[in-house]
This record gives sequence, structure tokens and C-alpha cells, in this order.
Amino acid sequence: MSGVSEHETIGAVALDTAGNVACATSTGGLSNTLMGRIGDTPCIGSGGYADNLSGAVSTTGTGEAIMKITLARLITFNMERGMSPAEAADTGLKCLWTRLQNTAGVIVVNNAGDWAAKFTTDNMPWAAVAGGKLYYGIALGEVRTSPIEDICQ
Ligand SMILES: NC(=O)C[C@H](N)C(=O)O
Repeated sequence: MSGVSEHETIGAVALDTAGNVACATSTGGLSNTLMGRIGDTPCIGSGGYADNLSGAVSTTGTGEAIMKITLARLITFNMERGMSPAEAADTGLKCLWTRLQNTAGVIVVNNAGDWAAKFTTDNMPWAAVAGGKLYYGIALGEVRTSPIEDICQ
């Protein structure tokens, strides 16, 4: 992310065989913030949100902006209204830019197993496993695939 020092935020979203979705987000926060700053990561609806009715989201970016629009909840709300994970993520990230001129990255899975990794930052390392395949990338538009067996040796 341009101009912002990050400390390795890691997120995960998952769907199990019983139809349950889950999200997890961990972060070292941002540099040069006030002592005691909490940030968005532990705030439900901002750093992450999961609801079996729609799907799960994990976010990374500037916590103050993400919290102002409760980005993770906004994306699940978009899915509740019928959007795919990719559309819901793009719409949420567009809102973050339009309202606050801020960028972020998100990973999303819905309760049907469709998923998306979207970001408006310069890049975001991401990976997904679905249908026996590994998908991964870093740069905008980069989607590489490899058979799951290749990484399970
Ligand atoms: N890189 C990050 O995701 C930082 C985190 N969202 C925070 O503001 O604390």
C-alpha cells in the first residue's frame, strides 16, 4: 500500500462441508499510530465478518477508513443482496475509495464456495484452494494456478 507501512496482516476465510463460513484476521497494525490504538482488525464487521446466510470476509488496509464504512460487513451485505463475492468486494472497495479516498484488500468466500481476492492497493499476496486446485497471485490481475498435489508433497 502506498505511503503506509504495514506489519504483515494475515487473513483467512473458509467454508466447511456443513455450509459454515468463518473468517480470521491477524495484524501487527500500522506504523506511527497512537499508543493503545486498536484498529479495525479485532472489530467485527470491519477487519472481518462471517455469516452463514451470505459468506465470510477478511480485510487489510488502513483501519480507520475500513472502520468508517465497516467494510467486511458492507461486503457481506452486498452478497445478501445477491452479488457474487467478486462484485460484492469491488462494490465495497469502490465505496471505500469514493467516500474516503482510501484503498484496501479483501478476501471473500460465499456460502456456495465462490470466492474472490480483490484489492485497490498496489498489490496483495493471496492464495485460494478450491476444486482441488491452488490459485494465487500478488499483482493486479495476476491469477496463477497449480494442482494441489504440487504443494502437498
Ligand atoms: N495492514 C493492515 O491491515 C493494518 C490494519 N488494518 C490496521 O489498521 O491496523
